[in-house]
Amino acid sequence: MYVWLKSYRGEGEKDIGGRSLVKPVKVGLLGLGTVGTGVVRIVEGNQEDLSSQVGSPIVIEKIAVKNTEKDRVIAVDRAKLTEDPWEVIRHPDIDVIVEVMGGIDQTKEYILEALERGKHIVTANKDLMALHGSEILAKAQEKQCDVFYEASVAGGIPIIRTLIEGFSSDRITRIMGIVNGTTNFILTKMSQEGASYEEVLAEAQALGYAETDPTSDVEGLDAARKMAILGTLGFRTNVELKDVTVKGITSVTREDITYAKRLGYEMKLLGIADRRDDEITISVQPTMVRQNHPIASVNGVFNAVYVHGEAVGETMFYGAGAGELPTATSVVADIVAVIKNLKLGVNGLKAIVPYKQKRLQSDEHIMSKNFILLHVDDKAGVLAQITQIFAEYEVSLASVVQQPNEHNPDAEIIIVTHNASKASMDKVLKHFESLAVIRRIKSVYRVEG
Ligand SMILES: NC(=O)C1=CN([C@@H]2O[C@H](COP(=O)(O)OP(=O)(O)OC[C@H]3O[C@@H](n4cnc5c(N)ncnc54)[C@H](OP(=O)(O)O)[C@@H]3O)[C@@H](O)[C@H]2O)C=CC1
Ligand SMILES: N[C@@H](CC=O)C(=O)O
Ligand code: NA
Repeated sequence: MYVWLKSYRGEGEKDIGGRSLVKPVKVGLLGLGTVGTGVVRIVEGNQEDLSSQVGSPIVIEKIAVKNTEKDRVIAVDRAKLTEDPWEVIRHPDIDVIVEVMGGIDQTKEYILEALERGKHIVTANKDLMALHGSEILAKAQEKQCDVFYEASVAGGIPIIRTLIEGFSSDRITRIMGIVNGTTNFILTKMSQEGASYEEVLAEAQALGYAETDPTSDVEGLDAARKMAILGTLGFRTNVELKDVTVKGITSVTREDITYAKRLGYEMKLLGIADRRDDEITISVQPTMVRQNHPIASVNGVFNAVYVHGEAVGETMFYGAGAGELPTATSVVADIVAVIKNLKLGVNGLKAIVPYKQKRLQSDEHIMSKNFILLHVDDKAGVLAQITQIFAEYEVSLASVVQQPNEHNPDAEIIIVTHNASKASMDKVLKHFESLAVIRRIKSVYRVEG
C-alpha cells in the first residue's frame, strides 16, 4: 500500500539517471481506426495526468490492424503494428487488451482467450456486449479480470458507470435516450437544414460516427444493442437483443418531420426502457418528442440518456455519442479503472451479474401516445367512420385534424391519441387496412411528452 501511495503522488523510486523505476502497465490495442486513434492520442497526450493517477506509465505496446501498410493520421512506431490480433492477445507483457476493432464472433474468441490468459479487457463493442456480454462477464469473474465497456453506449457519456455505481441504491423505472449519434445527426440535419438523408449519412460516415456497415445505425440495431446493455444494467435483469422492439429511421420522410414540427414535436430515434411492477418493455423507434422535453433539443451527434428512479426522480446525462476523442475518453477512463484495480488487487470484483428474473410486459400493458397520418377519400362521413373505430377499441383521442392534401385529391387526417395500449393500437391499424375510405396509412409514430 505504501508503494502505491508513494507512486500515486508521483514519488516512485528513481534510478541514478533520474528515470522512474515504476513498472509501466502495458496495453495491447486491437484496432487503430476512429476510436483507436483517439485512444493513442489521449494516452500519449495526457500521459502525465494518467500516470500520476494510476502510479505507473501507460504504454501501448502492440497494435493489431487489418493493414499495416495503410497511412495513419497519427505517427505510430511501425514495429508496434501487426496484422495478427493473436500476437497482441498472447503477448506475455501485456496486461490490458483494448478492443476497438469491432466484429462479433471472431472478436469474442479473442476476448475469451485474453481472459483465459488473465488479461483485463476494455471494449467499445456494443454488438459484442449486447450479444455475448453475459458469457464474457462470467468468464471475467471466473478469471478475476475486469471487463469494462463504457464507450459501448453513448460514446463520451459515462452512463454505464453511472448506472452501475451512481444508481446502485435506487430502483430505476425508466431509461429513455438518444443513443445513436449517426441517426441523430441525420434527423437533425433533415429537420434543420432540409438536407437529404443520403447526403447526411455520407457526412456522418466521413466524420467517423457511423458503423462500418451503417445499416445497423439507420435500421436501429445499434441503438437496440445499446438499449439491451442499459436495460440489463438498469433493471438488473438479462435483457437480450430479441427483447427489444426495433424500428429505424429509413422510412422517416421530410414530410413526417415537418408534421412533427407543426404539431410542436421533434422527430428523434428514441430508445425507451420502461419498468412497471417488475415487468419491463424496451423499444427503439422514431418518436415525436414534445419540443419542451429536454431530449427534443439534443441535436447532431449528441446523445442524451434520461433516467428515472423511484427515489431520485428525473435525471439526464448529455454528451457526444460518437466520434474519435469523446469515445476515446471513455475507453481511456476504463483503462485507468483497470489499472487502479490492479494496484488495489481488486480486479474482477465489480462485475454486475443480473439477478432478477426477466418478465416482459404484454401488448396490453405497453402504453404510448401515438401520431397517425392517414390519406383518405375526401367525402362526407369519413372522419366519423374513423373515430368510431378508435372508440370501438377504447383508444381515446387527443386531437384530430382533417385537411386537404397539397399534392393529391385525397384528404389528410392527422390524429394524436392519448395513452393507448399497443394491443389496442394494433387492432385499430389492422381495422384501418380493411376500411375502403382509407387510401393509405401514411405514417404512425410513438409520441412522447
Ligand atoms: N466510431 C465511433 O464513434 C464509435 C465506435 N464504437 C465502436 O468502436 C469500435 C471501433 O469503431 P471505429 O474505430 O469507428 O472503427 P474503424 O472502422 O474506424 O476502425 C477499426 C479498426 O480495427 C482494425 N481492424 C478491423 N478488423 C480487424 C481485424 N480483423 N484484424 C485486425 N484489425 C482489424 C482496422 O484496421 P485498419 O485501420 O488497417 O483498417 C481499424 O484500425 C466498434 O466496435 C464500434 O462499434 C463505439 C462508440 C463510438
Ligand atoms: N455508430 C455509433 C457509434 C457510437 O456508438 C453512433 O452513431 O452512435
Ligand atoms: Na458511455
